[in-house]
Amino acid sequence: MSDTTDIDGAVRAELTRLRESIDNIDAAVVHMLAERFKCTQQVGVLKAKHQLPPADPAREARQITRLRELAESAKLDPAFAEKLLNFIIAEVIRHHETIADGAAATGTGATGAAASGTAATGTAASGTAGPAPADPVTAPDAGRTLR
Ligand SMILES: C=C(O[C@@H]1C=C(C(=O)O)C=C[C@H]1O)C(=O)O
Repeated sequence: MSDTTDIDGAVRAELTRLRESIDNIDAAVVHMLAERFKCTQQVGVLKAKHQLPPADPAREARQITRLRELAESAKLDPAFAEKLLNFIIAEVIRHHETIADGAAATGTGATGAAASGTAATGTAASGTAGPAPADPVTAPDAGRTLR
């Protein structure tokens, strides 16, 4: 009997083990992002109520400096960490603009689903909550994308 079958089986088992961990990590990332968007959605409501601008570049600069340092110490490419944060922040700012537009249109400040802080992931109609994701190529803020 050749060893090939055994080796293939061992490789397959190792691949499966690693992929199970990857799947767990991906699930954790999704849950963490969902929690982050719940918070940022509430920030958007607060900003709309008090006529504060959707974006805060000074805050972003501090976050990027901090995240780059964390990435370095974790042996993650800091440039990748920065690109990822910029990508997420661009989406948050789009949400904030949508909330502010809604508040301006009604003249009542942020209300309804947006005010509940639960709409970060889609609309009632789409079942996916929140504004559709920006096209990373054509969006005006494409400089914030992963490219
Ligand atoms: C969430 C905020 O709004 C924007 C989004 C940020 C983020 O996603 O971390 C950071 C700064 C702002 O441009 C904020 O001002 O704190």
